[in-house]
Amino acid sequence: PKPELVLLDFSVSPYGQRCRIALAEKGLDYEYSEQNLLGAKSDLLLRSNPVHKRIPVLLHDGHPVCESLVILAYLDEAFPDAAPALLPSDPYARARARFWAAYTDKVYEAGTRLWKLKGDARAQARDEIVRVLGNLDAELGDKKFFGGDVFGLVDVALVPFVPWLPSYERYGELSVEETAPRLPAWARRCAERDSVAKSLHPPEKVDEFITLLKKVYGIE
Ligand SMILES: N[C@@H](CCC(=O)N[C@@H](CSO)C(=O)NCC(=O)O)C(=O)O
Repeated sequence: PKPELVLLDFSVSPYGQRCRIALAEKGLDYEYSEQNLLGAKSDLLLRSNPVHKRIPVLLHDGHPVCESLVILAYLDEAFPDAAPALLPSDPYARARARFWAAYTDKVYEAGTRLWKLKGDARAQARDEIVRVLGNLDAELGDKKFFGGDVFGLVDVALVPFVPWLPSYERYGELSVEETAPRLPAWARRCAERDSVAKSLHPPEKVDEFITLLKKVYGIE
């Protein structure tokens, strides 16, 4: 029979890894479908996400759900019996989790500008990623996870960007240890979870991918 869940994804994508971590945490079976993003995109991807033409896309009984953070919230709602819930039950706590989960995108957006741009533009990207990491470090504080004692939405949203940080440190001449001293221990706690350990790629592989992208974009 056709699988109930299909994930259109791209192995090294941190956004796709968010979905893989959530599906693994919830013990949900799904068909993984690696997409070609560097060449011609599949009809299935173009049909499933005609607006952004991007992965990840979750197909639930053929119905496409687009945008990684939307997929994470959808999994909570569509599979309420598949514990653990990523979002807390209290409305105000949910609102704060959504705020910080959306904020984590800035790590990748500013980090990408670090290796894509030069000179003053790179310096501005460095200032932004230092500010963003500092804000995330402050939000985490002395908690075990962003949600407190439980591994939740913000943790799932942020942890896929961890293997990209060593590259950002090099391109941005910055130190995560100095900028966000509590994030390394948090990242290690996350990496103890099988869902995270099996979804993330090592920093070396991420750095090789950045080098490949620079070639694709013609950036020396
Ligand atoms: N806000 C979205 C970002 C997805 C994305 O950038 N997907 C990339 C691969 S990962 O960098 C992608 O599909 N790029 C293909 C393209 O832009 O052509 C989300 O959270 O799902």
